[in-house]
Amino acid sequence: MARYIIEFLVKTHILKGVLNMLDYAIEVNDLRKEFQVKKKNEHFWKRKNKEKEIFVAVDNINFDVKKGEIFGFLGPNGAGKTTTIKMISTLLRPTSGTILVNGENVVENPIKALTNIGTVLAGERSTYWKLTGRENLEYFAAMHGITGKKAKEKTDYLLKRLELDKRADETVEKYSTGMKQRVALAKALIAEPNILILDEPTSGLDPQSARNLREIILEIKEEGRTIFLTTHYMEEADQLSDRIGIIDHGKIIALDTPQNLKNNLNKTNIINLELNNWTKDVLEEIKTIPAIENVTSKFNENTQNFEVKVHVSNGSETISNLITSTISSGIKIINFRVEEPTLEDVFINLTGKSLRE
Ligand SMILES: Nc1ncnc2c1ncn2[C@@H]1O[C@H](COP(=O)(O)OP(=O)(O)OP(=O)(O)O)[C@@H](O)[C@H]1O
Repeated sequence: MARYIIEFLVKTHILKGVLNMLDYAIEVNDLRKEFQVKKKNEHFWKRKNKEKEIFVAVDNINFDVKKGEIFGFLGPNGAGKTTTIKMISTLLRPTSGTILVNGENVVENPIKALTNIGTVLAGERSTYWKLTGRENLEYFAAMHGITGKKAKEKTDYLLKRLELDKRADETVEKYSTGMKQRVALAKALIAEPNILILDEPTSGLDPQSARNLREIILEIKEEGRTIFLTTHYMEEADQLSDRIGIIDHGKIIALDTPQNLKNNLNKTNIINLELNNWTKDVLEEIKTIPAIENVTSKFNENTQNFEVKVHVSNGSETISNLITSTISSGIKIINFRVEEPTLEDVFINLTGKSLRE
């Protein structure tokens, strides 16, 4: 009998669904978000008043977030990170596709799905600035049905934990950006969600506050919570994430552990040149050298030199061609080094551009 039941569950994919539920905190299948935007004509005066076109912000993406992991969602401005987060946290309705949170479909059962999630959106004024940090937490505790002694205990614990206790009775408007970010995090944690969604949590913070917040994020993971984190800081994604999905123009272009993403670039040498000059002609010439994959450059205001990064796929012969070509163009090489690939290099290799271009 038991055998028949198991066969039935396997055949109907029910078992697979149940097993996925045990493994995955978030499952995103074929997720798409289209926005209607004003039509971009070459000449705006030719545009008829109500002409609209479809802009695809999230283009049929698929990924799973495992329970207990930090999943970094990395991409440049406008790549589709916030749109994805808003769909996962039920703030935006997908155009198509499905999102399951702990096995619950967020469109069909938003309330059930939301009991598992705490969200902190980027730059969001999610707390009341005229209330104190303590009052904010007590208020949001009450919203989740947590009152009395339990609310006080939780509030005290989170204020201390997020180093807000010394200024807990001051209004939030007087807090620094880092403190405001920590109150928003405390608010998201008050109902003890098992999934925390953080949109650009360290954006706008000074390096010390950003470091402190990253440590807190790692502690929250240690408690067994799942964290879905968007960022456009490569080092942050590298340092915090168990796995990283890289999104560009609404599409996932890579998904793996940070180490595997970098290892996949192993055959590529990353050459850093510091040059006293850099011209478009030299760039074009260098690009014609076989096995040169990508060239990016920036001007360093401090040194008044150009920093040129070249991805080379087959080592020494190409490197000597690169040096010869540069020198014969009358450019002086001030510094030369070969680097280990970083996530930034992974991104350049995949897209041909640097993340902040
Ligand atoms: N309501 C909307 N209507 C039209 N276009 C939108 C809307 N919301 C977002 N977009 C567009 O969708 C694209 C993705 O936006 P999204 O905010 O998801 O990017 P992001 O990766 O979070 O970028 P950032 O790091 O700058 O926050 C952008 O081009 C954005 O302009």
